[in-house]
Parts: sequence; structure tokens; C-alpha cells
Amino acid sequence: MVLDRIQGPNDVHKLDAFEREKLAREIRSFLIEKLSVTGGHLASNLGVVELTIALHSICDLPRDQIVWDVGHQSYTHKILTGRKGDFDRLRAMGGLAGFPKREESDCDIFGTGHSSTSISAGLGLAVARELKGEDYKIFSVIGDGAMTGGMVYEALNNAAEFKKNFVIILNDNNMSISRNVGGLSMNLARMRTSENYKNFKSGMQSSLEKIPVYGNRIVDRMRKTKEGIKQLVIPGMMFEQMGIMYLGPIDGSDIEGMRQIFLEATKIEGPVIVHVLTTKGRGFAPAERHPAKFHGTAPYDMATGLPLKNPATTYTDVFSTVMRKMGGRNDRLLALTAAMETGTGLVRFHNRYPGRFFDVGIAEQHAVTFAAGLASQGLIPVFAVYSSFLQRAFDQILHDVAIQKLHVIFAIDRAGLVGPDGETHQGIFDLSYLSLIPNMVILAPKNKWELSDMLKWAIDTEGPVAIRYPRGAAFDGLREFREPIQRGRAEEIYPLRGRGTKMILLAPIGSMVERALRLRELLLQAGYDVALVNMRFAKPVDEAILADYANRVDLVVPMEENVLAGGFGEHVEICLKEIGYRGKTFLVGFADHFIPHGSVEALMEEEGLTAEKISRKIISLLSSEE
Ligand SMILES: Cc1ncc(C[n+]2csc(CCOP(=O)(O)OP(=O)(O)O)c2C)c(N)n1
Ligand SMILES: CC(=O)[C@@H](O)[C@H](O)COP(=O)(O)O
Ligand SMILES: [Mg+2]
Repeated sequence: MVLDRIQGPNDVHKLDAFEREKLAREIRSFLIEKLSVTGGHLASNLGVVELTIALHSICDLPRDQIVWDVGHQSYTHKILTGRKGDFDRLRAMGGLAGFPKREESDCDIFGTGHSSTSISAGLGLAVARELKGEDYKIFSVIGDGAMTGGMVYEALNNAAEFKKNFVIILNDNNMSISRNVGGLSMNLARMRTSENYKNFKSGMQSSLEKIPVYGNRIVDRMRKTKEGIKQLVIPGMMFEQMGIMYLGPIDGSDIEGMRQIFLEATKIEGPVIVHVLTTKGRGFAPAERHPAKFHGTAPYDMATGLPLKNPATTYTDVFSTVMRKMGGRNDRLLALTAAMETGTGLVRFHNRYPGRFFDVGIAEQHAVTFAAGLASQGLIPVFAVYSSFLQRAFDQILHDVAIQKLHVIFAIDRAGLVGPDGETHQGIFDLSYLSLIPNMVILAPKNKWELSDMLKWAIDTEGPVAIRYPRGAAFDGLREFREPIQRGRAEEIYPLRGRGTKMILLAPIGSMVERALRLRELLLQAGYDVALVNMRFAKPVDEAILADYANRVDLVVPMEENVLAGGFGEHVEICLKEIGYRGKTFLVGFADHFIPHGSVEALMEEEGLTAEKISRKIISLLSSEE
């Protein structure tokens, strides 16, 4: 096996062209087999095996620097830098991360996870290299989907001005997670099919000879032509006009061709884009047929590609069903996504009401302000978005939505721990960054029925509303508790019983209600009297119910799947102080640190947030004062 000879960075340099081809086949089989057990980002990785081998074979790592946009496609890079042996524990706690991590390898020069950062980071590296008087190659590898993110254009604009040498490899597989959208995507599609691609492919050598003046020749030619329409199909014109040299499109399965072009590109003065055409899911038929399904996959059967387990009903499924239903009842209801149609459960709404569905690309900031514009005209946009991706749009929420009290609904999926994607994707900050914005109303459901009720309530109310719910199976307990939703009102589940050594109020929100059930049992067993209130609203907090309990309990325990800093518990504490509560509080949530990858339960254990661990802390707190 050629793969066995790859033990660390630059081992790929020892291979000849034939062996490089063989290595690509072996890596592909390796990934298909390993990910069938662990799950992970299969389709994107299968698409860039050859591209990564070509790149590594002209780089001297870790001296040369590669920035992977999003970083979900960096598995071959990890294999080629000595991490092949870690793939059995891909994305497991303490195991190999699914994204580049500086602490994992000195070949991971820049950590990623969120989209569209690689050109800015690459430019930063290039400027730093010059300021430090150093000399090495810098590559940013970015997908066509990531090119829909606004930061890319801020970076290109800047790169054209700064004129630093670095190479942007545009990995164009004609897909984001779902179909790629927008004007740029249409432009790339035209480039794929243009005559120049065919010419470039057949005349690689003559194209290479032209490289130093390649861009200018195209621009000169375009200036001369009077047939304006033809300009549209000249690849790279858009980039060239911005002052970024463009090469391509080139074939992303041709390792030798890519090696030559990548190397030549590093010799060009200023920023260069090399446009590479790849195939998402390449070499695994189910993934080539359904790239969206295999973008991020759970373990699967290698023969058929079918999932090994049937997934339980998720909050995303519930959201999906209710949106579709409500779309039929209210024709002002709109659904928005920033390139996460599948993940947020909007496929059914899209199919049923195509005119009221909008995928704006990986553009969370734009999505929020676009929603604000729609809401200003009396429409009801629901922006379904992952908690960690919404972080990008903080000012748009504050400035464009909240100040104007516009009725935009934020359906915040993946709120709480997401597990294997790790620190970049854990949705543990939204309660903090939303709570501090005036006019925001924030809810979190305890179970699947409550998500449905909250969404319907949010559609009928006014002003900005956020509903946050976690990844994974929806809780289907506590079905009998279904008080109608009222603004700022909590729901009492279990009152105090009137007997016990100390009185405790458990005040969980969202997913923590389920955990509080078990916690309550443990505390009852320890001899305490324990009430449980489902707080429902992180903002406005139900002051009345807190005031009611304030005189009766010794301890209030707000619980949230969010960081404690600026979170729900802190707001409850402020409220209790205003009410004049004299007892203790014990805040349950995440400490002030980033939480790495692993299964959600393992991480909860590590964070001390299992019912058992919380109960031990509470018992010790209360017994220390006895
Ligand atoms: C800010 C942000 N929004 C959404 C995502 C989710 N996301 C991860 S990969 C991806 C699609 C990227 O498409 P592309 O760059 O073309 O890479 P491909 O998977 O096709 O290789 C999306 C939307 C993200 N990582 N970051
Ligand atoms: C790379 C990326 O950002 C997405 O693919 C993300 O991993 C999706 O996560 P879910 O599996 O929770 O949809
Ligand atoms: Mg793509």
C-alpha cells in the first residue's frame, strides 16, 4: 500500500506520478471505510483527494501554509500529515477533530469551521510573512459554496489592493450542502462549461507558457471585443476585473495537471485564483448521487450507503412539520435559510411553497437584514439558522431588526451542544448574545409539542422572537403539561410538596427541563422539597413566578444549555435580586471556555452537567451551611 508509506508531512514527495494516483484511490477507500463507522463529512472530502495530494506534493509542510475554508474537507490533509492512525476516533471526545486545529498539528495553520474565512486569513498570513521578512507559499482552499459568503468579497477587495502573493484555490464542485445558489454560482457554472475550460484542458502546456501575462491578455482581448455577451463566458473575468489573476478552470481529478498549475501560480506576483473543478462524493456512488445526504453523514452501510440506524424524531423534524402546516394557513409566512435548507428542515416548506422559500447562500448577516426588509412590509419571515452560525449576524439582529421592533422569527436550531463538530459549532452562546438586545423575546421548548406551540405563538405575536432548540432527538415526555404559551409566562410542572429539609426551586429552560426531572428525583431522595418550573422564556423572564417562590425557597437553580456568562441564569439572578430574594442561587450552565468535540452525553458529563453531578454539587452546597 502506498498509503502505509505516508507517515508524516512531505512523505508524499517521495512518490512518483503513478504512486500518487494509487495513493488517491487508497485514501478514497480508507475514507469510505472509516467514515462508515464514525460518520463525518464524507462527500466534500472524497471530492478533494486528488487536489490535496497535488497541493501537498508541491508544498513543504509545515513551512508552507494551507488554510482550509470551513475545514470540513481537510481529512486527506490530515492523513498526509501523519494523522491516519487517528481516524478510528474521528470527532469522538479526545480524538481527531473534524476540522483543522492548530493544537492538533503544526500543519493546521489556521483553525476553521465556519465558512468564508480562508481568503481573509490567507491574506493575513501573506502580510505577516512580508512584515517578518520570510518566504514561503500560502494557499487558501475555498469551496464554491463558501464563495457565497460576504467576507470573501471583503477579502478579495482587500487582496487586490495589498497585492501580496498568495494562491486561492477555488474548489468548485457545483454544490454547497444543497444546490449552490446565487449570481456567483451561476457565473461559476458558466465557467465550467465554457470553451476556455476545454481549451485549457487540451492545451495545458500552452496555457502554462502564457501564465505571467495570462490575465492581462484576457482582459485586453475582452476590451477589444464588441460582442459584450461573449464576455460573460470568459472564465474569471469577474476576478480579473477586481485585480485578482484567474487561472482555470482546471480538472480536479488530474493530479499532475494541478501540480503544475499550483506551482506556477505561486510564482505569479499578487493574489491568484486557481479554479479547480471537482466532484462532490467522487468514487462512492451513493455520495455522488446524493451529495447533500453525504455532506455530513452518520455511520452507514458501505455497500448501500444506507444509514445504520433509523434516526429518532428531532426538533428539526417538528419545526419542519409545523412550518409546512402554518405555511398553508398564513400566506404571509416566509422561510429563509443561509445555505442550510436540509439541516434546518426547510425542504418540505420549499417544495410546498417555492415562492415563499429563500436560500440566500452562506450569508447569515444578509439573511437577517433581508428578513428585516421583508418584515417591514408586513410579511413574516422565519429565519431558520444554526445557533453558532447566527453569531455572525449580531449587529444585523440588533441594528436592523430589534431597534425597529420588526417581526422576524429566528428559529435557532443546534442550540446547545451539537457534539462531534466541536467548539466552532457548539450552540452555547445564543442566550447570552440575544438576551442583551432590547426588544428581543427568547423562548426554548421543553419538548416537541412545546416547540410546535411556541412557533405558532411566535407567528401570531409581534416584534423579534427567537426560539432555540437543540440538535438530535426531541424530548417526548411531559406531554400532559401543555399550558398555552403566554408572553413572559413560565409553566409550573411540579410545585413544592410542603415537606423536606430545604426548599429548592429548579428553574430550567428548554432542553434542561428533561434533565431537571432526573435532578428533582435525586434531590427528593436526598430529603429536599423540590419544585420544578419550566421557565419557557429566557426573555422576558417570568418575574411573577420567581417572586412567588422567592419567599418560600432556600435555593433557586436556573438551568440552561448555554454559557453562564451573560446567560439565562444571570438574568434570573438579577431578577431575584430586584425582587429582594435572600436565599441562594446555583447557576447550571457551561463555564467560560470553548467545548471541544465528542458525543453530547460525554461532553455533558465532562462539563459536570449530568443530573447526578449537579445533584452532588447542590447537596454539598446545602449541607455546608447546615
Ligand atoms: C457561517 C457558516 N454557515 C454555514 C455553514 C454550514 N456549512 C458548512 S459547509 C457548507 C457548504 C460549503 O460548500 P462548499 O464551500 O462549496 O464546500 P463543499 O462542501 O461543496 O466542498 C455549509 C453551508 C458554516 N460552516 N458556516
Ligand atoms: C461543516 C458544517 O458546518 C456543517 O456541515 C455541519 O457540520 C452540519 O452539522 P449538522 O450535522 O448538525 O447538520
Ligand atoms: Mg462546493
